[in-house]
Amino acid sequence: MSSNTRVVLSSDHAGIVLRQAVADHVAAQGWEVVDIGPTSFESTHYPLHGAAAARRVASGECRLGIVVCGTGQGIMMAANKVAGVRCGVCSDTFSARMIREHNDANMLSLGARVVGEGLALEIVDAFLTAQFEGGRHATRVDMIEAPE
Ligand SMILES: O=C[C@H](O)[C@H](O)[C@H](O)COP(=O)(O)O
Repeated sequence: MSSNTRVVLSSDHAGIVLRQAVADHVAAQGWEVVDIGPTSFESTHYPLHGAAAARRVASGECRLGIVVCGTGQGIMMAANKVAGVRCGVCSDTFSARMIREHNDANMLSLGARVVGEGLALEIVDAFLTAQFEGGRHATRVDMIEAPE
């Protein structure tokens, strides 16, 4: 594993409770959690929080990121607007493993209104423990980063 063990976490209002459970879970596994909020349950705008987390990953400050909104979709779209970020929404553990092994994803997005906490934490585990396989997948990831 890289010496950078920081994982940035963020969410909108819909994702706060699940984000806090993810934070405890990830910290218990030895990752350094950088939780950038929000902490208030007041309605907020997921693009702000997706982009803020994505910038921490793109800059190299954090190795990986996990973001949460109601469906996981909007905050994923916002994160993917930041150059160098590859974020996938996952509702199953197979996809969570594959987005790292094949797509070299550096961010995971979860839908707090889609998956329960137990499944979400298993998805997080699958994402954090998988490794990029490189080879033919590296060629394809390069194509994502530098499209024709
Ligand atoms: O993709 C967007 C997310 O699911 C948001 O969490 C959701 O749109 C927020 O909805 P509301 O403002 O009704 O809580």
